[in-house]
Amino acid sequence: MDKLDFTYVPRAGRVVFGAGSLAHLEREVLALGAQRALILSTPEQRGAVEAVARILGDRAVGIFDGAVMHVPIEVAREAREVARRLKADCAIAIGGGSTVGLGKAIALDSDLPILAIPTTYAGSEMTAIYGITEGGLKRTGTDLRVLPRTVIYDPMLTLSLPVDMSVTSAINALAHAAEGLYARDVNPIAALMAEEAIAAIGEGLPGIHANPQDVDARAKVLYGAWLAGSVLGSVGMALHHKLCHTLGGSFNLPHAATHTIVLPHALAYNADAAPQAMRRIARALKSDDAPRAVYDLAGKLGAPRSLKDLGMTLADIDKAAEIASANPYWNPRPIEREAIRTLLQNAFEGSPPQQQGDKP
Ligand SMILES: NC(=O)C1=CN([C@@H]2O[C@H](COP(=O)(O)OP(=O)(O)OC[C@H]3O[C@@H](n4cnc5c(N)ncnc54)[C@H](O)[C@@H]3O)[C@@H](O)[C@H]2O)C=CC1
Ligand SMILES: O=C(O)/C=C\C(=O)CC(=O)O
Repeated sequence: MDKLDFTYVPRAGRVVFGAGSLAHLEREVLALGAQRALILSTPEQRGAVEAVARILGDRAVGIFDGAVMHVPIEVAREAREVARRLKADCAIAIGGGSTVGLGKAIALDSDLPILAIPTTYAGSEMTAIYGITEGGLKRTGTDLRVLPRTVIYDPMLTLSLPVDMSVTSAINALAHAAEGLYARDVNPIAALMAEEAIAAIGEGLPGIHANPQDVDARAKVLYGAWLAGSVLGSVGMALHHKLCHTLGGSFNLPHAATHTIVLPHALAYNADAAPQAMRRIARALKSDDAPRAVYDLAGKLGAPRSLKDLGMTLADIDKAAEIASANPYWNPRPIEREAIRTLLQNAFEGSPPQQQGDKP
């Protein structure tokens, strides 16, 4: 065990977990002291969300279905205005990280309590981190006002998430846990949750891949996503998240798929500097090589492996290396511009992760 020397700040809302737990929605809205809920969704999930609105009857005062990836400020402003006009006293975000992110943008401006009902594995519902995009730039920040007060995790709502998105979304969650293990401010509770998260995701994902309607496998991965989101919410992000934010924000690459491709390479970059974290990641994935275990898990489940398959061009690599090295997040290994370029080149090609001592 590492030297015990840490600060631990619990940051959590109320969590209701279980297949069928959506049935408790009205009880949970009332527990917030709310009577007028505005429901948020993406346009694609409007149909599913209307069914949820019916559970609440008159307590659902409207549906705003404009959530899109990375929370454009114009959409946030429109949703805030709808919430004000309808005199909403809570917002219910049903969907993935984009919808939860829209809820956070409303809460940031209004203190409206958020009840989140995640339908992907992104984990945003457990963090006080928000992101808003303005003039082509994504600004992220942390504010406790945006942390959802209540989260209902119902695995039944994830059955419709296509397998390819389920795989990449769960590896987005796995990335929160993996980087949490070597965060500067990691603590024993976060580390326990991180290792358990990685194990649950590693065990559950093959079941979803084999049968997307397997409720037990869905529940296991959602449980892992809850823990992983809690880790992201309680410790700092490092190189991997910085690279993904650069690639998503400046090159418009899809969020979860980018996480899936970059993670093995970011772990390999940090392997020598964070041996204890690597041992825990490997142990959770029943392997002896953490970067390789993540690379193989993604490959076995048919996930994309190369950034060029997501539309990145060779010419983008230098620019991405430049941006990612300019204002780095804290990282266990110092950020070396040439080594970051090599990491990105490997992720671009989809080659296996290369550790410091490996021959190219
Ligand atoms: N602030 C934070 O702590 C975090 C924020 N994020 C943010 O979340 C966003 C990405 O969120 P994701 O969940 O990856 O994707 P998403 O929320 O954009 O959803 C992707 C697509 O899947 C659809 N979808 C969601 N659940 C579905 C289901 N069960 N069945 C069928 N379709 C479904 C959505 O309608 C959407 O069209 C990014 O903007 C990212 O930055 C992600 C993780 C943590
Ligand atoms: O953009 C945000 O909302 C902030 C954090 C994340 O997206 C976390 C992640 O990279 O999955």
